[in-house]
Amino acid sequence: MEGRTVCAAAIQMSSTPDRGENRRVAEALIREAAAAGATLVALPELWSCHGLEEVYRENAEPIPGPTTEFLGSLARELGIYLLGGSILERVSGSERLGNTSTLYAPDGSLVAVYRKVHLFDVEVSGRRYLESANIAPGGEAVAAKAGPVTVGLSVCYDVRFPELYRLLALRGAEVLAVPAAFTLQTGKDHWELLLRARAVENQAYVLAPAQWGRKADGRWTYGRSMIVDPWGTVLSTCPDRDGYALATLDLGYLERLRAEFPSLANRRPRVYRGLC
Ligand SMILES: O=C(O)CCC(=O)C(=O)O
Repeated sequence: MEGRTVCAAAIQMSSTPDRGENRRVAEALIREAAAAGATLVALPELWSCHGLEEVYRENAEPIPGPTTEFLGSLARELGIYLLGGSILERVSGSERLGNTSTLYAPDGSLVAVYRKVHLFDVEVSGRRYLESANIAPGGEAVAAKAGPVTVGLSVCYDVRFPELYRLLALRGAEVLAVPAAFTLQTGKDHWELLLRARAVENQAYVLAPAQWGRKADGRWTYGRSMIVDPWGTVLSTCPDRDGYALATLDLGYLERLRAEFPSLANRRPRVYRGLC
C-alpha cells in the first residue's frame, strides 16, 4: 500500500534504581517525541529501574500494575502507540522475575506482553553477567498490530538470536523492536552490526531504544539508540545523552523492497529443517 508511513521514536535514557526519577525522565521524553510527531514511541530495556540488582525484586510489579497503568494513560493522552521498553515483572508463583516488554494502543489498552527469552548469562572483559539469577526466561515470540504496522517484540540480548526475528518476520512483523541496555564493551563492536543484520535479513525496520551511561553498579551501557531501515541504513541515532532517535518508517518502501528483492520469499526452509 502506498503512503503507509509511521513516525517512530526510540528513546534513550540512563535509568537509575529510583523509579520516581526514571518515570519523570521517561514521561518528559515521551511527551517531547510525541510533540515532534512520533506516533510510535519506544522506551529502553528496564527503563523504570536499572543498575542495581539488589533492588530489582522490591521494584518489580505485576502486569497490569502501576507502571503499566502509567504507560497506558500516557499513550491514551498523547494518542500514540507506546512500547514500554521492558520492566521488572513480578510473576505470580515464581521466585524469579520477568524482564517484560509491553505495548499500548492510543486508547490506552495493553495490546501485547513479551517476556525476554534469551537471558544474558555471559562473561565479557572479565565481568560475569548472570541475568538468570533474577529473571526467568519467557517462552513465546510475540508480534502485534500497532495501527498500520505489525511490531515484533524482543529485548536486548535477544538480538543475537536471528531465529527469533525470522519467526517474527514470518508472523508479519515489519518493525522489530529491540529495547536494550547493551554493555559498553559489546556495544561498541556488535550493537550496530547486529541491528543492521536483523533489519537486512528480515527486510524490516528496527527500532532500538537503549540505555546509555554509567549505572549505579558501575557498569557502563553503550547507548546509540537507533532506527534502521529494511536496507540496513541507519536512519537516526542518538549521541551520549538523554534524547530520542526519530525517523519516518515507510511501509510502502518495505513492501516494494520485499517484492523487488525477495530474499525473504527466496528462503529454502526444507534445507534448514535440522535447525529445530
Ligand atoms: O548482547 C549483549 O552484548 C548485551 C546484552 C545485554 O546487555 C542484556 O541483555 O542485558
